[in-house]
Amino acid sequence: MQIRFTKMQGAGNDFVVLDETQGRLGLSSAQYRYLANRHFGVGADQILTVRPAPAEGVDFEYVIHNADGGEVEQCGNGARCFARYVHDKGLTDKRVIRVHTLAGVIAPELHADGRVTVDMGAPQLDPAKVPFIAEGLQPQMQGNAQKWPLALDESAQPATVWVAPVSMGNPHAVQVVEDVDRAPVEAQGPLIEHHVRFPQRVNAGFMQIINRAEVKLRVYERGAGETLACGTGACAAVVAGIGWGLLDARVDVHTRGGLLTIEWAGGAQDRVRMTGPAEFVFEGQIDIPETL
Ligand SMILES: N[C@H](CCC[C@H](N)C(=O)O)C(=O)O
Repeated sequence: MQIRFTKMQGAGNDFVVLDETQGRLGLSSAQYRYLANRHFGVGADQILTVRPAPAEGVDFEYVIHNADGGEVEQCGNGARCFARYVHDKGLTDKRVIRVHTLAGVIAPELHADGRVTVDMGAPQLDPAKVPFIAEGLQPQMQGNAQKWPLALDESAQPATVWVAPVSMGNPHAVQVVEDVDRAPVEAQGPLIEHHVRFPQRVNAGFMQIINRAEVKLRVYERGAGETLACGTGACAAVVAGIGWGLLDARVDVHTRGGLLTIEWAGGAQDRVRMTGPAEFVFEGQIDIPETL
């Protein structure tokens, strides 16, 4: 099956964008995985699909698949690229675009300087709704928020890490580390992603506090491994840091792929705003095997 695609990236988190506004491609999970494969396919952290609005009040539907082929609820860096794509490809002339996702409606706004701000909605802080299974655990309070002990017994160095479970529509487990460049991301990332207490698996964030308005962040993503940046991960990390009393309401998040700026007023109903880059890389077409 011959398909056309657009390669994009937001702070180094890279995407294959598919346009299904004229009809469905009907790809299987295995075919999404093939597209994302960096040796046999195009290569990407996620596959983003543009579909027509499924209902009144929104402009498009935004569908996200991880590199492992699984469909997920939300992708922040992808939302900025989605908005850049639909505007620059002439699918809309709006600069504030209402987009339906499995996690609800988000509203990316395209700025004249090329950056994009996305209203990512309010965080979900109830552990059970992340979802995180907290039974039998004793959390510690820090600031106005909790942190939960997560035993990583299968690790070569068994450890207990203290995490904030936060959902931005997709699940995150955020911990504070002294130095992100020395954090055990490769060792702990998979153990946290697949931890039994996260029944939907989870994105594992490792945050270093620089000051109350700056952090460094690495994220081992569910279904993709470590990426150069994770937009929802940056939102979740800042929400956790503000709850723990470590951060102010506007934070620059330094990721390995670039800078994201996150704003959150701190109330459970307050919406999180994320600002960052969205770039085209190349256009192409690829022949995907019908059966994989
Ligand atoms: N791996 C994530 C989806 C992509 C999120 C990330 N790329 C972002 O920018 O938010 C998950 O399984 O929930």
